[in-house]
Amino acid sequence: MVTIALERVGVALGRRAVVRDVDATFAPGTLTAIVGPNGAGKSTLARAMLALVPATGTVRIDGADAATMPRPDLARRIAYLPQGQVLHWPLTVERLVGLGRLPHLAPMSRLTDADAAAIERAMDRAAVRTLRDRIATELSGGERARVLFARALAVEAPALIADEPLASLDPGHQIDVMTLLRGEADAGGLVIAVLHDLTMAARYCDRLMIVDGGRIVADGRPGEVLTPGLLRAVYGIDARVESGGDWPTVTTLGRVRGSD
Ligand SMILES: Nc1ncnc2c1ncn2[C@@H]1O[C@H](COP(=O)(O)OP(=O)(O)OP(=O)(O)O)[C@@H](O)[C@H]1O
Repeated sequence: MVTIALERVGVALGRRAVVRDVDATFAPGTLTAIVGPNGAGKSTLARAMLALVPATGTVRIDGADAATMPRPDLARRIAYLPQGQVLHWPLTVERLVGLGRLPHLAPMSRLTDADAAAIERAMDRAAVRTLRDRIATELSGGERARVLFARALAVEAPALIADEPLASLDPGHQIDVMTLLRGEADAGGLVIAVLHDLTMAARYCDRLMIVDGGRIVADGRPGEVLTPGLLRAVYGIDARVESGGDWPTVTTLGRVRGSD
């Protein structure tokens, strides 16, 4: 199990403050959606948690400062699915998923039977076993997304940060991925997903963190956070939020005049 705590975290890229003054704690056994408009700073916030961008303030992973943690230690604790990754090498799916085991390997050592078992589990869970011998660069966008998801699962880390894991996926595979993320959290994992689909976020996540202009502007249970007023302020949309069912559903009605 792992806990991530952010203390006054800020990130500047170029001259722009992209993440500002973020305080937040993420506990084991929770699935948090980070949502917000394009350019709000969601991916940058995720990257700051992984010490992949220079940040002010402190990110603590189980109390230790992420900035000074050896990279393999951090990579074993938090698996990361980056947004929109481009594949350059014509590796088979099985080998690509196997790269998820790198944080566990000593330099120049080979995969063990335990690594091979973890790779099989990950391919199974991301439903890519049938693609195992295919060349990853020759896959469709959705197939590739599932393979990259499998690579992140192969780490078998106690925490997972997934940046837009539903991008390119058809509705069935979107449900599969969200069910899997929910399952990881229910099994004690700390799971954070950057999402754009508010209804999917509300359906599966315990917590919705809304980021706008680099700040957290709302944070709580989906039913508390998702209000037409907030959606208007943050996204510039008119939306209907229905909360009579098992989870809140959001229907976008239109653009608020004057928003971009
Ligand atoms: N290397 C960079 N240099 C300067 N600005 C950058 C850099 N990378 C990102 N930005 C800017 O930082 C802001 C936040 O980007 P980020 O990718 O975190 O947003 P996001 O909320 O994940 O957006 P999206 O929903 O579009 O993926 C954007 O305005 C982006 O243009």
